[in-house]
Amino acid sequence: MATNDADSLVEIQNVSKLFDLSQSAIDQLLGREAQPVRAVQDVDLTINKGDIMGIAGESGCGKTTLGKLLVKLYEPTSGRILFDGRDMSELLREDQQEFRQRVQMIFQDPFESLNPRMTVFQSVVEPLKINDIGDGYQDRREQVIQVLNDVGLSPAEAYLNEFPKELSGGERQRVAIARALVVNPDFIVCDEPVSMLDVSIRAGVLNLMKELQDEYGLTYVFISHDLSLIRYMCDRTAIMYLGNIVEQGPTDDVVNDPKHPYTEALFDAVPEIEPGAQRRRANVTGEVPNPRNPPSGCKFHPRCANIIPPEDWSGSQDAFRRGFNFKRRVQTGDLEVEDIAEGHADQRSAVDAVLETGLSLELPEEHQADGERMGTVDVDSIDIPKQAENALRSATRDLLDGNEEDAMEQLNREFSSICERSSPELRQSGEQTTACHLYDSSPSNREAIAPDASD
Ligand SMILES: Nc1ncnc2c1ncn2[C@@H]1O[C@H](COP(=O)(O)OP(=O)(O)OP(=O)(O)O)[C@@H](O)[C@H]1O
Repeated sequence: MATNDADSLVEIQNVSKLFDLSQSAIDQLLGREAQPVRAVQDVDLTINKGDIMGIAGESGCGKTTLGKLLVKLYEPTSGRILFDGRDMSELLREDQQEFRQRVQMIFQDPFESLNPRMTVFQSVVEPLKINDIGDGYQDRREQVIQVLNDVGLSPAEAYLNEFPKELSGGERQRVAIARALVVNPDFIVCDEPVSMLDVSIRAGVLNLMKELQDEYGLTYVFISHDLSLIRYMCDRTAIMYLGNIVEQGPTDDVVNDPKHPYTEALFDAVPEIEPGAQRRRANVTGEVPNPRNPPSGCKFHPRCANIIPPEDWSGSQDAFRRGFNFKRRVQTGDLEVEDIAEGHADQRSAVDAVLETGLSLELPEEHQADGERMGTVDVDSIDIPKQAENALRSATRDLLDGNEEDAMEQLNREFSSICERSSPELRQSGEQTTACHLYDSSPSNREAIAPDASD
C-alpha cells in the first residue's frame, strides 16, 4: 500500500470502481449474483509532485475510469484516494471548491469539451467565475489573455471572440488546455489529449504541455494507448490490464526492461522508432476477456507466453503453454473436437488430428514453432512429457465420447498453473513493481521460466 511520502501529491490506495452493480435479467434468471464490470480493481499508485505519470494499456482496461476517479468525476466503490494528504471523499464543501480548482482534466475531444455556443473568451473566463477568481471583468480579461498567449494562441485578442467551430483541432485543444490552466491548478489529468489531432501537430501540442508543466509547476497524469507518446512524455508509467495495474516504475525501465509479460507484449506491438523497421507483433493468444467475467488468478494468464508450469513439469514451458491452452479451449468450447474428427476413419487418427489443432497456438508468424502451420502443429516437434501427452489423448477420447467432465478432470490434473489459481501481489523487481508470479519468492518459479528474472 502506498505510504504518505513527502513528495507525493496523489496516493491511490486499494481503489476499485465497479459499474452495473445490480443484477441483470440474466443474473436473475440463472439465480446468480450480479456480475458488475470491474473497471478498476485494487489499484495502488502514488503520483509524485512534478512528475508526469503515464497510464497505458489496451482499450477498455480502465484508464479513463481511473482518470475520472482522480478528478472526482467518479467516487471509488472501495478504497481511497488522497490528494495532498487528504482523503478526497471526505472533503468539506469549501475544500471541494479548492479541490476543483487545483485538479483539472483535459479530454480527448476538444470539440466535445468546449461549449459550441461560447466564444473562446467565454469558455476560458468561465472557470475563473465559477471559482470566484479575479478582481472584476478587466482583471479576468487580462488573465484570459495571458493564458491564451501561454498556450500559443497569440495574439490572444484575435481569438477572444471566435467560436470553437471557427478553430482548427489543434487550436481547440489549446483552448481546452487554457480553460484547465486559467485557474492555476497543481494537477492535470490528460486523457488521450492529442489522439484526435492531426499527426503533424501532435508534437507541437505535447511540447507545449511540457513547457507549461515547468511554467505552472504542474503534475500530470497522461492516459494513452499510444506507447510512443508515453515514452516521450512520461517520467513514470503504470501499465493496466483488465482494471489492474500489472507493472509500474520509471518509464525507461518499464520500456527497456519490462518485467510483466503483458508489458513486454504491449511494447512488442509498437512499431520501432526507426523508419522502415519491422513491426514485431505480440506473443499473446486470444483477445482481452470480458471485464464482467475476468479470468481467475492472474487475469492475463490465458494469453500469457510465460504461464508457469507446476514444479514437477518435466517438459518445455512452450509445451506446457500449449497443453494449458488446449485445456482452456475445451473449457470455453472453442475446440470443436467433433468437427475436427469428422472424416477420420478411426478414433486414433481423429485423436491425432484434435491434438494437432488443439496444441497449436494462434500466434503471429514470428512466434510460431517450426512445425506450426494453418492452425495445426506437429505434435512430435513439441517437448511434451509422455504422461501429459497420454492425458491429452485420453481426454480427447472422452471428449469424442461426449464425456467433458472426465476430460476436464484429466486436463486439470496435468495442466494446472499457479497463474490460474492465485492472484499475484505487486512485488519489487529492478526499479519497477510488478504483479506476476514469475517474481514470487519461490525460486522454483523463477528458475522454471525466467532465469534472467531473478533481480
Ligand atoms: N459508466 C460506465 N458504465 C458501465 N461500464 C463502464 C462505464 N464506464 C466504463 N465502463 C466499462 O469499464 C471498462 C473500462 O473502461 P474505460 O473507459 O475506463 O477503459 P479505457 O482503458 O479508458 O478504454 P478506452 O481507451 O477505450 O477509452 C470497460 O469495460 C467499459 O466498458
